Amino acid sequence: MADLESGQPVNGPAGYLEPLGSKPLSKVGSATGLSKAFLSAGMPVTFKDVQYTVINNQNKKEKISLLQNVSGFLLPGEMSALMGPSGSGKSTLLDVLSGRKTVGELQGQVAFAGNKPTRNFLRRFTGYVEQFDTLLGTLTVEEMLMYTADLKRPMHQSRQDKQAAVDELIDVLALEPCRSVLIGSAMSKGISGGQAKRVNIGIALVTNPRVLFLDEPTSGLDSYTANEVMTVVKSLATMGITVCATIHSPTPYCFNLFDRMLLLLRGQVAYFGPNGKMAIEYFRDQCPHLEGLKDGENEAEWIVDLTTQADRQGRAADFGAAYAKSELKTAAEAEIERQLAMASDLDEATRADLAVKRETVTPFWWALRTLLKYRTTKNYKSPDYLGPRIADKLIFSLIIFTLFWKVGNDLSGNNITNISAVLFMWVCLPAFGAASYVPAIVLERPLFVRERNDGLYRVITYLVAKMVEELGIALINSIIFSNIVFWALQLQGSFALFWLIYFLTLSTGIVLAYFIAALSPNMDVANAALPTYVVSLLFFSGFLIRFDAIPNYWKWYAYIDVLRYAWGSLMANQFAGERNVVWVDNESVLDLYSLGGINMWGWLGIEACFTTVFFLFAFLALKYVRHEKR
Ligand SMILES: Nc1ncnc2c1ncn2[C@@H]1O[C@H](COP(=O)(O)OP(=O)(O)OP(=O)(O)O)[C@@H](O)[C@H]1O
Repeated sequence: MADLESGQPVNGPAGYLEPLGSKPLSKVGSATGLSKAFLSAGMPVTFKDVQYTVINNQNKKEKISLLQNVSGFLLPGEMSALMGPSGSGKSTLLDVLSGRKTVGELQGQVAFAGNKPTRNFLRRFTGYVEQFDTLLGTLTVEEMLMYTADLKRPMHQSRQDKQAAVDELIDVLALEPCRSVLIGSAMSKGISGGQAKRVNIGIALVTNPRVLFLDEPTSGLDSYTANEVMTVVKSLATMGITVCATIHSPTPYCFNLFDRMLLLLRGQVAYFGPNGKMAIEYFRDQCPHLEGLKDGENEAEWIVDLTTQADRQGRAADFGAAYAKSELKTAAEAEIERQLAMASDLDEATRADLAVKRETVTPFWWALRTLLKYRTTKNYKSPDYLGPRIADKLIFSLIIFTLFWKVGNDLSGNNITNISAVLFMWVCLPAFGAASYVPAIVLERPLFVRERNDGLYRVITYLVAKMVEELGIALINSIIFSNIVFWALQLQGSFALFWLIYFLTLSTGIVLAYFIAALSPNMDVANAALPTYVVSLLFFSGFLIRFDAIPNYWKWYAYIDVLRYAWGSLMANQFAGERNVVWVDNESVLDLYSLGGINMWGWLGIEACFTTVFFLFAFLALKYVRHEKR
């Protein structure tokens, strides 16, 4: 209580902008802050009259206001707390400030160094620690941090420097015991929840942000670890970064690390000003009828308790009104105007950062190399990953091998259906096998969204990395299984075309699966949509019903049926030249299937065009279709 009795004026502007930086940084553990490897200049964040409304998810016809006229600022060198009872709008405000909102209507102003931030600026220069962990389960803690450092630290920084930064983070975040432990997932246990939280904080720190947002950074941590973690975060603020964290029930030590506090009650500001004595005095004045702070009582808990109590009694609006009339508000408004006016008076570095054009630090090729280095090499060693991609092809090849043995060598009339059927199955199976590529997109979405928001890579880089990874396996699969089937069945014509069609159909399956996965909000929808589309293609491929027999009003679908080109090309290969024997009603095999005179290499080219188009669709869907609603 001693610091509450210093005689400083309360409710007034005096000391309003004074950070409480004189507090002891670390009384716990070995975490005494970070070295200059993490130095980055912060910048002020100013928000004025922010109003945020969303469609009420209880009643879609109604709009609900989650933030009302919220104004304030975050300063470089300070750590600010967003506090308030559960549901008061803390995470909403944090998302609004960090530009992470994807739904709702936003009014008012949010400015970084007086300027409206671009999406690229937010991706490049702000860090965000999510409440939920979005990590790569196949990497170890150290690999996860190195992976992020490789993508977000400048490419020219040496490996030793990146390793030193990661080592330092592992040390200060007390992650040494799990440095080489796999992160794991809900289904395969790896590191603990508290360790995952600290890895998430490490990820945000390793990127050297200018402004760092943290959503409930201490939830799930024991009080000792929470204190340690927040001490590290505070050291960043002391080095000049702007830090803002939502915090629910901080320990007294943690609470005292904060320089400034914004307390929300039902989306309204109930207090915005320095943390500490000014806040305590303010609430004591506001709530004279409530029990005051007792000796030794946690100040943060006392403030949250009394405002929650007032909220439950239906007096949230009174707090909002009292703050609106306070000198604190007047002082805040003056400071906000001053900060907004600084837009035209910035140093070169800040100006350049604000105008940044590239959304990532590293170029396409470097990010691609990093994704392949960390993700693909792990996947290629994982039976869980390889199994679904190889097993079906192996099983079906063996069935075809034993069932259709030497079928291709016999061009007698009663065998032609067998040949046509096995070629039809040969192009259908990769299309059905596409289902195994869907989870790679749908289940990984939260991680992809987080990493994209963090500016680690661009959508095209992610998609190309995924494609390269899948095509590597598809290439080997296609070479092995095409060889088994082509020679065992004694199929005729060009082996190169037979293999190319198979490889291309596998590739089309991959991009098609990515496209449908990117469009689908969840696995259920993707699992229903993909087979529906694939089965529709079977009908029009030319085998189940001859092209000539397709009613005119359905013919258009046959023209855009990728399987028709794949199967047609294989048929033309098999029955080329003198092998195009007369079959039924004096018509040759190819004429009967309306494939007479087609150019099999040309049709292969058309299939390649479909692959390209689906790739383009997958890219657009990944880039523009947003499933995250926050
Ligand atoms: N679309 C919506 N329709 C109705 N209510 C919504 C909608 N979106 C958010 N809310 C409500 O808005 C309020 C603010 O949510 P927010 O997550 O910002 O609260 P919070 O203060 O961070 O809470 P906590 O401390 O529990 O995380 C909550 O009561 C939430 O239920």
